[in-house]
Amino acid sequence: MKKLVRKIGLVAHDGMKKDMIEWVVWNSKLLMGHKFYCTGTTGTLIREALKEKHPDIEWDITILKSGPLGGDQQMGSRIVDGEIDYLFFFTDPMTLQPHDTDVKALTRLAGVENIVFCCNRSTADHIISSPLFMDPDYHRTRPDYTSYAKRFENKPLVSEVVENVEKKMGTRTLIGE
Ligand SMILES: O=C(CO)COP(=O)(O)O
Repeated sequence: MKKLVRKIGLVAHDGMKKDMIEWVVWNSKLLMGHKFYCTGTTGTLIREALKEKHPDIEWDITILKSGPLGGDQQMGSRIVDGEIDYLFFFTDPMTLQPHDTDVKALTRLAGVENIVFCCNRSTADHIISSPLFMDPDYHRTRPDYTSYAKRFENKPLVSEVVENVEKKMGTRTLIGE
């Protein structure tokens, strides 16, 4: 039988890192064998905790840059490249983040790609204990944005603009003439 490997993003704001480590250690048996992408500090702490809990297990963890230093954006880029199917992002609801725009961008892209994602621990508990998490036949639906990407095809926008520019240039007196 084919081994089920889920591609999972793990991120936690500083105020939630303890929660994230606890959650990962608590669920470490369920998480075994899957592939992980983490922002820098979260990932380093998780790797350390998993090594301590299961010294003989090799974990597949890709550690990106720290969130505020571009890690959230790297995670978003992995999502749109189809490399991440689940995102467990423990956000701190009580602390303003200097990289708030990056956080928003990351959660938005999770929605764009219809990945399974949550921003708090109790939802993470429900996702990880869902039968679908372990069901090899469950794959999220990937939205088809082809028509959006092609929305300017077969429209005369470019030729109209070029023609207009040419007309305007034809009537303009150039400096020095
Ligand atoms: O800030 C973060 C997510 O927005 C997390 O980044 P770190 O894991 O590097 O602390």
